Amino acid sequence: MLEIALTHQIGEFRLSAELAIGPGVTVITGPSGAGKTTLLALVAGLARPTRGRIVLDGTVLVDTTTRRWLPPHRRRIGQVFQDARLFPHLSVRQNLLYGRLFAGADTGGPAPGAIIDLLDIAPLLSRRPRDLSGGERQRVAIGRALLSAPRLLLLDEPLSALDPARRAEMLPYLIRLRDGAGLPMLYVTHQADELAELATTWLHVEKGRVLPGQ
Ligand SMILES: Nc1ncnc2c1ncn2[C@@H]1O[C@H](COP(=O)(O)OP(=O)(O)OP(=O)(O)O)[C@@H](O)[C@H]1O
Repeated sequence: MLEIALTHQIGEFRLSAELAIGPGVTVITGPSGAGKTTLLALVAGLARPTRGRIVLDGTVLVDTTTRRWLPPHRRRIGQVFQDARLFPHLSVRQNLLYGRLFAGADTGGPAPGAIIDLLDIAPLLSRRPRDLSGGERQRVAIGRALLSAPRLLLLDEPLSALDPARRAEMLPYLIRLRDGAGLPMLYVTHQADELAELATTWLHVEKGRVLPGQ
């Protein structure tokens, strides 16, 4: 469970959020500039809220009242962006193993073999990112995030660089992730109509306000 109660001011823009997010895939929609990426940045710890708190499964990530602050690398939150942001000089295998460095010492993280099977990336392991298609790159980026043993996965328009046919090909992997790994996900998109099968819950961000969606 992710509990968020905060306000965040950036110049003229103000984001206000008061919500609790449960398991499954929470799809976040809203117009450009509404505050979707800002909301994910606050959860990831890439920004500190002006006021408020965020709690993940009972762990306080930030609380401005008590001045509690957990830095991003200790939050166990995986992130996948529009561009895969793989290390170009590393092979797929090395990119995946990099994710493991962030798995907590207590868990050791998931077995790489299981993630590689889940995402169908075994044939790609010795390739460099430049030799992958856009969809393959995103699958590797998701694999790298999963190997860090996250408690929550943030996806910010992860498929928007792909054409509609490639996006449709990626959906079964995300559904497997939702059902198999049982990992809660926050998924920001401009292509909401394509995600009906994936979404568990909808949120809509409008001018800095986070509201129930669809
Ligand atoms: N560093 C910053 N300085 C000033 N304003 C900022 C900064 N970062 C974000 N903003 C503003 O905050 C608002 C929310 O931006 P955000 O990126 O969260 O929107 P978004 O909903 O993710 O948009 P998009 O769908 O276009 O990605 C925008 O008005 C943006 O201009």
